[in-house]
Amino acid sequence: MPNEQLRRMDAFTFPSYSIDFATGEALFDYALTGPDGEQRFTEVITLPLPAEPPSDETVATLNRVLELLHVVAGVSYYKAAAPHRLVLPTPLGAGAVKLVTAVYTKGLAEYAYRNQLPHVLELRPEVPAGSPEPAAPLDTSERRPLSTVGGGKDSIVSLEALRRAGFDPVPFSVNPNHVIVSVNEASDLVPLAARRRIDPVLFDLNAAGALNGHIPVTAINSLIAVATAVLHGLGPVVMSNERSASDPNLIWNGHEINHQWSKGVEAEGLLRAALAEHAGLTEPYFSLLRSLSELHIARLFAAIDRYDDVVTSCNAAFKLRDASERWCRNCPKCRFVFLAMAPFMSRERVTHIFGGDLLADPAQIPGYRELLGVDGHKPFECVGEVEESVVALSLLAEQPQWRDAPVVRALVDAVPDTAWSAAATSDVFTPGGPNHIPAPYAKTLTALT
Ligand SMILES: CC(=O)N[C@H]1[C@@H](OP(=O)(O)OP(=O)(O)OC[C@H]2O[C@@H](n3ccc(=O)[nH]c3=O)[C@H](O)[C@@H]2O)O[C@H](CO)[C@@H](O)[C@@H]1O[C@H](C)C(=O)N[C@@H](C)C(=O)N[C@@H](CCC(=O)O)C(=O)O
Ligand SMILES: Nc1ncnc2c1ncn2[C@@H]1O[C@H](COP(=O)(O)OP(=O)(O)OP(=O)(O)O)[C@@H](O)[C@H]1O
Repeated sequence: MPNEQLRRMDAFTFPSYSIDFATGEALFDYALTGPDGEQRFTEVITLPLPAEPPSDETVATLNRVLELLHVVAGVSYYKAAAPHRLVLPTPLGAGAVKLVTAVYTKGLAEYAYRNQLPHVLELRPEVPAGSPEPAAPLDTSERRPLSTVGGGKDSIVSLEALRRAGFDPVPFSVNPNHVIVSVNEASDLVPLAARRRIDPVLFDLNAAGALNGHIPVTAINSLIAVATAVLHGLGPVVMSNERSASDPNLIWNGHEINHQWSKGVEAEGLLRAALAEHAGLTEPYFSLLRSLSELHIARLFAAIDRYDDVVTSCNAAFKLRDASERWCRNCPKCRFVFLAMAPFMSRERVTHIFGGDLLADPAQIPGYRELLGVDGHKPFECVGEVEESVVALSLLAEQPQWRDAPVVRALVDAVPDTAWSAAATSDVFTPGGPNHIPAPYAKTLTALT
């Protein structure tokens, strides 16, 4: 479909969804509609099947989770045209409507900012009249947790903490790539995996110049994880989203623009409330690392060495096409994670993990200046706060193995006095902020220390 026609699309709709319990394959249909006709899409999500066929009770709860997933996963296709109307398929309760509204506005905020589409931030879904049937309550809170694995340090910290605290976690990923497969192998735990196939028509439209940009992928992966937990009779989905994921990158037109919005605590609360209301689930989903800074998580990771040959946090390794083998060593996330791990490891160990020493390479200085708040704003990537970077630098400046590294020397000179003073009184190692960790899991992280 030519781009001019896409730009005239005025509504996004959700024609249908279905699931086949013989294969685990769920089909989610979407349509962009306008005066020139419609553009249809189908996303295919394949859930792993349990050994026994699901009970009627399980199927009923699963369908409720899939109804939410159907609506949330539509963001990928909505963004190809950004029409002014978002027309939901069925009546939803207030909690579910809040979640959907936030996913399409706050979750697409970076996309709206980069494409200069302010109306996206004001989008309000059209909800069919009526109320959904109340969901049958289902309390799975005491069953084995499903712990998501993204291949990076954060999910490894959670997985190991859960295991050492005796929770017997099941690792779970969507479209596990070679990094995730290797992390799961290193864990010696038996994982579950779901498949997600974005409609290839979207890639054709992207290649032809359709609107494109960042989407709240964690909201989608989270609902796929909850659907899998329900289908397998498992307990809470445990995420590894940190405190700083809730902090915006910048403010635009009075709106917070946060690359990591769907990893933040607001999204976590909205998802929990929608799942309780629409699917009847008690304690379906929480982040175990919510109270911790990235630097604190890096310190916990340093105490675990069984994943050193496989751990990879670099997003370039997760591209659908042309993925890097492991760390690309030239992006904000590689720079930040190296800086965060270095104070807590030998120089040999961190260089081994990354396949190179970023603090020995002066070409990294401009990128590090951004992370330290000396230039520009916080990069649109999953990186910690400026304060965390300054604290990490201050720790490195005191260590004989690091203080003469060229990048450390240049950065120590570049950071202003005000930043050093803030770092000196920083609370980056004090857990804090709101979290949704259920009481039985409250002491889990102490198993690592
Ligand atoms: C790996 C990555 O960073 N991808 C972002 C990148 O996409 P790119 O075109 O370079 O490559 P692909 O990921 O292979 O995607 C191809 C196109 O497919 C569309 N698409 C992809 C996934 C999806 O769920 N929906 C989609 O519509 C999209 O049109 C792609 O062009 O740039 C894109 C545009 O800015 C980003 O949307 C891609 O981000 C992925 C969705 C992704 O998985 N990113 C995570 C690594 C990520 O950024 N995670 C954040 C958490 C954000 C959150 O709130 O959940 C983080 O860790 O901070
Ligand atoms: N493919 C995936 N399938 C399921 N969950 C995922 C996937 N990728 C990431 N996640 C989960 O999403 C959350 C955010 O991912 P993120 O990439 O920040 O974490 P990570 O890979 O554990 O660590 P790091 O921040 O070091 O990359 C984590 O809970 C992670 O487990």
